[in-house]
Amino acid sequence: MRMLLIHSDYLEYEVKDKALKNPEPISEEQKKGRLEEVLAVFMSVEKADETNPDEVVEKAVVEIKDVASQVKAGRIFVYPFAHLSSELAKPDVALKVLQRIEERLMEEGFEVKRAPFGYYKAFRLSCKGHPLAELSRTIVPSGEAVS
Ligand SMILES: NCC(=O)N[C@H]1[C@@H](O)[C@H](n2cnc3c(N)ncnc32)O[C@@H]1CO
Repeated sequence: MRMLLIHSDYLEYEVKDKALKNPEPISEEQKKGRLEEVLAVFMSVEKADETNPDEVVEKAVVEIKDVASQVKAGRIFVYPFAHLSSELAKPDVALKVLQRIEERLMEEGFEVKRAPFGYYKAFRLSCKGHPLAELSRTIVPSGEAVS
């Protein structure tokens, strides 16, 4: 899994069109979303993650918690983003991984939003620009090499 973490004044999105034949079903309310004072986490779930999705979820939560505590962010925006890797996991696995990360972050006490999966979306982001405001992390299941 590849993650791009951006500490932001706000992140807002608006669903534009389907990017998959069967995108995640969403309500009218989920077609737009916004959070202020948020750690935005753009995530590409990768093929290698399919060998142990549960482990990748836990490792991602550890990394996100670590960055959130460093930048003192209490809100997380989980954002599916298929542009950080050329070896993507198949959509059904990727969606489950992202849904589980959302659940686990809520269990850890964060306020969490997750952008809809399988859509083209317009988004606006205001990066805070401090030294820890732009970070990336790569997570692989044990026994997999980082490519
Ligand atoms: N920016 C717009 C967009 O990325 N849209 C992506 C994601 O929402 C989602 N998606 C599909 N596969 C994956 C994956 N392996 N990891 C993350 N998201 C995925 O499906 C869309 C088309 O690839």
